[in-house]
Amino acid sequence: MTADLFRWVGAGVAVLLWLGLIALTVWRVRAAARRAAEQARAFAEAAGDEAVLIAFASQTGFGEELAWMTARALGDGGVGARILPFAELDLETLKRARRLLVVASTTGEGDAPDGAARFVRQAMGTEADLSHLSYGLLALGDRSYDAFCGFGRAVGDWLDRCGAQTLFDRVEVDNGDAGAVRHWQHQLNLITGATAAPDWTPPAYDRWRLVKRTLLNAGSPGGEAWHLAFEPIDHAPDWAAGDIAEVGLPARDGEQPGSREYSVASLPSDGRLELCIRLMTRPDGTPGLASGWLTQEAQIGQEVALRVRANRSFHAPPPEVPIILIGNGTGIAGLRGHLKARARHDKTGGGWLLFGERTRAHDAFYDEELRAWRASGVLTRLDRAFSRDGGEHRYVQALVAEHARTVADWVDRGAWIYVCGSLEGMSKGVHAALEAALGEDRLLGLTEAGRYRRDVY
Ligand SMILES: Cc1cc2nc3c(=O)[nH]c(=O)nc-3n(C[C@H](O)[C@H](O)[C@H](O)COP(=O)(O)O)c2cc1C
Repeated sequence: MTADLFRWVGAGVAVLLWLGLIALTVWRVRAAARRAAEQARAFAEAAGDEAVLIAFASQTGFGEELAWMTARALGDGGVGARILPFAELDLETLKRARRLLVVASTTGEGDAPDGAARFVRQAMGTEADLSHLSYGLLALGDRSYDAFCGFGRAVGDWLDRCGAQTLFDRVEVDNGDAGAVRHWQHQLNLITGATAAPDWTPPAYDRWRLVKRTLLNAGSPGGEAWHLAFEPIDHAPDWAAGDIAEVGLPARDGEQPGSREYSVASLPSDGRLELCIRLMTRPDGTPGLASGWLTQEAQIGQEVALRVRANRSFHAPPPEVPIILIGNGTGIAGLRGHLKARARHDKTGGGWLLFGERTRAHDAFYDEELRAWRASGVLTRLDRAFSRDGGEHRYVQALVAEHARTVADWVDRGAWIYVCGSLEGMSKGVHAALEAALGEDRLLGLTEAGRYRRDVY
């Protein structure tokens, strides 16, 4: 009897502690949202109804950065601006606005960024009367994809169908093209009456030094995967797990080949910025421009131009939230940053890594580290699928399918899901497996609530 009583009291205390933890988490997330809203309101100061509404949909942070630069350019030119992510945009807000600037990136195969999922479903499924609204559109994309600027164009077409007027022709940016971005700045100048535009591009790179490079998968049947480490030269960088590094490539034959983006695999407290890069080969067998230079040509000790871009849509939840990390190949980079961040807390809500690669013998990237995290409890679960270890080819999505019930349990307990790695080979399969495990509506609900986040390429 007494033992029973103790058990009941113990269970009661555990439940109360758990509820307290959830309340604290919700409070923290709301506090962060409040801070962002306050920052946004600062831009709308004294703007009144004439404020230009800037709405952005960004998957990996470039569009978000341009949206904030747009807000600053308008503010500097004396025009009030209010900035909103698509996740917080609705028809009522559009009906009240008179001037709208949209910055819309495309992801997947012509798809909307995850944060815009609710707007697409709720608003773009209807045809509202927006004939009072004038808008300008900056669509970000990449011509190497079939549906170039697919989402930006869909937003523009929808606004046209709703009767909105265009302030100027759509500006479409191919792979960060500086000329198109300058054209957008020029259009902003016409709104503010300013004559000069500060140079937004090319990005101001910081100076880093390549200090270490190790092959992660010697003997693998797959392409070489390299771990690279860089130290800052004359600056004290700051970034968060989930952020992206833009590496400026050296000029070749007088041509500037631009930059390449990689998920950052370390934290500022490591003192180094670490990347995990696959050596790509072109159809003729020669090494890819950026990956070839970084993994083969650049010398240890050499200076490299690099800057870190905030990728808010892949930032971590508070540590007490359980986290499911899913990825393949060099996608381990973006997930490793999150695990390192969690390892800095005494207590977390638990973490589960599902990872896929080719062979256990050669491709168990960061194996020692992962095992140590599993032993210390940073990882509560670790499941890996190796597709070339004989038998049927099993990829990471098969792990999701196999553990569908447990995935659903974790989500019931409040887990957030993070996916990092290849779009084609992995994220579509993982998405389908998650849909099967949780149901289409539930997964959409998680996307809209920011609990399903992707950094895929
Ligand atoms: C996984 C992935 C899928 C993409 N799909 C498309 C696409 O279908 N059409 C397109 O024009 N651009 C596509 N892009 C290019 C992005 O739109 C472009 O890089 C953009 O600058 C990203 O902006 P963001 O950082 O605001 O998300 C894709 C990029 C990634 C990483």
